[in-house]
Amino acid sequence: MEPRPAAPRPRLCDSLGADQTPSASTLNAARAEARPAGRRAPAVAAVLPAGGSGERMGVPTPKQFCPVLERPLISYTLQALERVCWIKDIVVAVTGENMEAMKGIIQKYQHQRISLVEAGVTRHRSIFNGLKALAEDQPDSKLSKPEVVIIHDAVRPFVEEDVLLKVVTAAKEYGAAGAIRPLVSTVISPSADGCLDHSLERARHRASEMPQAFLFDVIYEAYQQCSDYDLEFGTECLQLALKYGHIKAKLVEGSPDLWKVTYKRDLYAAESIIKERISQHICLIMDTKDENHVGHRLEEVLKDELNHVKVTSRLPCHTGRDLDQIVSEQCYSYVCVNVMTSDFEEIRKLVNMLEESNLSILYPVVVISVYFLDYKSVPFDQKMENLMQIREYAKEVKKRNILLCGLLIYYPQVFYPPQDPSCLT
Ligand SMILES: Nc1ccn([C@@H]2O[C@H](COP(=O)(O)OP(=O)(O)OP(=O)(O)O)[C@@H](O)[C@H]2O)c(=O)n1
Ligand SMILES: O=C(CO)[C@H](O)[C@H](O)COP(=O)(O)O
Repeated sequence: MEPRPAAPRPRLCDSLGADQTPSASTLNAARAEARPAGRRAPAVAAVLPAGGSGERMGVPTPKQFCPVLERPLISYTLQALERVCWIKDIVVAVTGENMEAMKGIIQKYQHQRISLVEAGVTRHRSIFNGLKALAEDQPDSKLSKPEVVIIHDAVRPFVEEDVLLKVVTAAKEYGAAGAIRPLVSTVISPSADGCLDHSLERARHRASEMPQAFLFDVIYEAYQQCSDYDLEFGTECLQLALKYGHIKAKLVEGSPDLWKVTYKRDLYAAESIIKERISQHICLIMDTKDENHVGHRLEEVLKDELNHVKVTSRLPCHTGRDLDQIVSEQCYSYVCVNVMTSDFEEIRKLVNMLEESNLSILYPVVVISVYFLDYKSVPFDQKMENLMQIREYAKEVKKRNILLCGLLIYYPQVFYPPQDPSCLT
């Protein structure tokens, strides 16, 4: 069992400040090769502050460790970053008391390229500790200084590669960049007596979100120069780059899903988004190219009936080659149409590949194997006997969180193709 994250101590009682050296423990030495972002590929690392107490969430467990579909929230954010192969190191700032819990999460969900540092008593101090671990002046650090550093909150799980690429590319050009969103509510400034002093024109202002990216030297020097007041009360890294590095950050429009999980209701929203994403991609693996075959009607039916669902078709021989891509797209639903064969070797191959991909560690993967058998050419008893084995196999793979279901469509070829394709659903 993974150690339970400890309820936080009061923020200001936390013992580690910005002036203390964080110790980086590299949990996985495997580093991805940096891939070009823009014309020349900068070395990119990420710092994730994850040392907060989540007071606004109002639950004892810090929100980054709260389960969403039985998996800690931070694990989704790590997965979103590690999917981006050009981010070579991910430094996570965690409080000492949650260090073991964090290591347990990294092991359980097989996160890669993660180093842990001690968090500070404020978000800025946690980020500073992460940057120190990446700076070259750390004698015992296994990390190397990146050209560009991404800063991203551990509690913003839905960050996509495109926005990361945009902020990194802009940071390389401008020195700093950050994601923004239109304001939902108008920002007003109250006076000391609790009355309206003035309000801001909503259309002229933006909400600053994450991710943000910086030339490493710009943000590291800003943190080195900034005051205790900044470290204690500041909430905006872009402001530090402006105040201490005279860098005007480029602002990049982000997606609505970049919001920060803050209140309890946000956990429910996160859960719904994850469920929606999982259910919206079906991979159809078809062992025939015959466009007239009823199997292809199934593809048409799926595409027509589920028009919000992405349906990807593959031939089995392409499955291996394309699986990495399908897996990286988080496809959890597979329909395999078997016309040419009634054995389930192809299904075994697919299940093996899914197991190796570790996709099913996170949620159940559903595989529906559909067999079309022409009763004239195939002796029923013999084929049923073969196919009954799928039951035993399904029991076996269920233990590994793969839900396999066999569907036999035994049809007389004379009626083929069926007039009403809905009989397939
Ligand atoms: N001392 C701190 C405080 C915050 N954070 C991190 O900064 C991110 C954004 O901060 P926020 O949403 O304010 O988190 P909390 O401080 O945990 O929340 P709250 O303000 O409700 O207590 C979170 O990933 C949080 O874990 C951090 O690393 N170290
Ligand atoms: O949205 C942000 C942009 O900088 C930060 O995540 C936010 O300001 C953090 O502040 P706090 O820790 O006070 O919630």
